[in-house]
Amino acid sequence: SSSAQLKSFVSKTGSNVVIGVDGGTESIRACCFDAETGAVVGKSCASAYKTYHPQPGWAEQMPQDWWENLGEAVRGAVASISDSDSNICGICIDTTCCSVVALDANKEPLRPSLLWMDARSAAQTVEVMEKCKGDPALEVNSGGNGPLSAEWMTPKSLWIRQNEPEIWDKADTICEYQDYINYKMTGKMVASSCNAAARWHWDGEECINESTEDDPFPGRPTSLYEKLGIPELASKLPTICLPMGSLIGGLTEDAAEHLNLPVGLPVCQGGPDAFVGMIGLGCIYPGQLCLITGSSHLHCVVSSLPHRSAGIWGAYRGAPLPGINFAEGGQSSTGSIMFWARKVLGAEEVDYATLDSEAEKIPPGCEGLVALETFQGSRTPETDALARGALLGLSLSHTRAHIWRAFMEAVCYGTRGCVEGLEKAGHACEEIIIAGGATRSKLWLQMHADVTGKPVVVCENSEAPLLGSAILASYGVGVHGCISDAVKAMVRTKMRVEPSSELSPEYTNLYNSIYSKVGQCVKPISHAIARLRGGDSSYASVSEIAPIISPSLLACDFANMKAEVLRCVKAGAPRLHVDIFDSVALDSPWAFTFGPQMVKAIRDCSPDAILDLHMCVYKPARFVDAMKEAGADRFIFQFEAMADEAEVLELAKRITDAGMKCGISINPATSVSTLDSILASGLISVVNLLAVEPGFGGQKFNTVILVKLEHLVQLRQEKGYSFEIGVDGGVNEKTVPQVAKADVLVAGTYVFRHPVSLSQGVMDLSTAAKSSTAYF
Ligand SMILES: O=C(CO)[C@H](O)[C@H](O)COP(=O)(O)O
Repeated sequence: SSSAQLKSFVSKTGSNVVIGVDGGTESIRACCFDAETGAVVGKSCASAYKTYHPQPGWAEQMPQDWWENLGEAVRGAVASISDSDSNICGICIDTTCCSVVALDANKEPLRPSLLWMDARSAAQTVEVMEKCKGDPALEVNSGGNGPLSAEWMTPKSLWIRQNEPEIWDKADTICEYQDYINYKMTGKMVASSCNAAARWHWDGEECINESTEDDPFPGRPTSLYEKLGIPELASKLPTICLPMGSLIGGLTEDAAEHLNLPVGLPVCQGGPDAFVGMIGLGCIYPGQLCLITGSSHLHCVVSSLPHRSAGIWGAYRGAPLPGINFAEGGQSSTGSIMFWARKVLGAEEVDYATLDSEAEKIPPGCEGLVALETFQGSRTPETDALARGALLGLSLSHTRAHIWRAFMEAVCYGTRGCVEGLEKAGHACEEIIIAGGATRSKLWLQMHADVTGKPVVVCENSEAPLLGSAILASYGVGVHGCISDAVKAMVRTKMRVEPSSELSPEYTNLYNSIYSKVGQCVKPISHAIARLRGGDSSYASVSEIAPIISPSLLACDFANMKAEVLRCVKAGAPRLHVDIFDSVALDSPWAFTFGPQMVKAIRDCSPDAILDLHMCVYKPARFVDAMKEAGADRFIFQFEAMADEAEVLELAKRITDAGMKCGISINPATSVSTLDSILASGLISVVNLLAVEPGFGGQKFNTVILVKLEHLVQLRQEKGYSFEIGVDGGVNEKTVPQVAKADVLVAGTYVFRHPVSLSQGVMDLSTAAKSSTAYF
């Protein structure tokens, strides 16, 4: 059917209706809209499908169910239209994004779909980052720093290839929910450029071009597929890619019967539910940020330029629509915290409005109470799966209302952090268009405006994805000449909340002086707690901890100690490693470094860092009290300098009694099994594996420690020990991937002599470590 034939479904005289469909995680919903005005002209009808969890972390749905449930929802929505003269002229569907399907040559599903939330491909995300480091296609993941999400198309495809080779071989097509359902309606297999740009590593502007002999796969990341050994993926994925709002084709006879709609009815291209929701909120102009609030907050800012940088996902070129780009930020726990707080405050019988009205009487800053909203880790601007929530400044005068308000404020501060992160990356944000649960609280809406300093806009229609689909259909069939005209005609603003001129500066002050500092201060403690609990994070699909990089001051410029310590602080290094050598334990006059006075001086210029002392000295017990007084946090003694096990245990007890953590450092030649009974004592919090002979920096990394590292990791797991493992010496960009399983990496020469800066050195090591662990 030609474009003209398809558009002929639009009546010149009668009232035209479009069907918007939203294929969500739990169910699929359909609703009819006036194609001119966007007014709802019937009921929204939902039909629920099942999700199967065959293994922990896996989530599957049956593509056949999507089709059956689509029929039920659409038939219900159409039957609910009261005006019998209505002329249905088009349909458009959005779906969950990256619910991946493998189809045979007849386009029949070969296996259940790997639902978007399915985390089985976590190991493949690491493989992609490792094998494809530097590939331009990966820049959309935090400027190339990753991590990559197991939700996305590439790791899921790779999982199928590696784990179900027979399915892979039989698969004529790999696609997703969106493409499968459009195929079932039209008989045409086409991808949506929004899904492809945001989740497939495709270039959203290029991929909509027709393939040519010279460029058979325009905008596709063929070099990425080659590096992964799956070049065939380029031809298994749909070879035609259309932007949202394009006409795909008309309903086939079977589809028309199934949906109870006319044969040939135009089907227009949709895309991911969240990003079609952006269109339903009218968020299509650079400078607009769409804030979807629910149990979490998702921030999508429309940008005129596709800047990319660390801590940001995107910007995705040509998405959601050609000519624009968008970048994402996110907070993992927001509405879920308010739900949780109501429960733990014993206020389940009290409605949210009452809790809000109590909180409204409390001044900004909650009279000294501040909370952190990173209960489930931090997504952006800093990705930290081990971040946790906090409530600081509690006093006996604080009430339920203070706590309620503190959590509301914490979520808004977190939003400000994400917005600032996006702005720093070059994505200006002038107004926030908000949807979801937070719009139900007047107080919270105003607080979002006051804390971020941006106007917050609420739209009339709260079903943004459904309306977004209707807008795309309406444009696709030609009722509106362009998407921005359709948006102008079909999206209506309900209210615009301006930041208060009085409260906004007050919040800026609180944000800068308190909130923005709390996260960094609490971070080492949160990490330690997470580690004690096994490093678990409920939003991380596979959570291994990215090691902390601890600069070793042995490599610094001794004549400028203060400036060197401040360089480490500026680099955000949460720890400093101080080598205390007395030229006796290590028999060399040059292995003679610092005493307690220097430790105190270092402490004075880095009050927040954790100070680890590597004590390679004769009779270390003599130094315990002095080093504690000087400000040390960990006292890591050298095992080979001790006379026997009794001395070791006595010293360990003395260190812990003095209020420091006790660590033990071993030479490359010392085997881990000699520590068995010492570790069983429970007194040891840190095991430092020296990868060089102690005494001097700049030596070559000794790979003998790799087996010892494995051994220690296993031992810790088997026996349920909670000590940290450090690797010390010869750590650089090349050796890091081999020791990324450690908790702390001590690096001197590499970071202090880094050609760009110490910060860059720390960042390089951290990135190299993260990309070699299953971090996200
Ligand atoms: O403990 C050490 C030597 O005993 C140093 O901390 C270690 O060598 C780190 O320095 P570099 O990164 O230069 O190898």
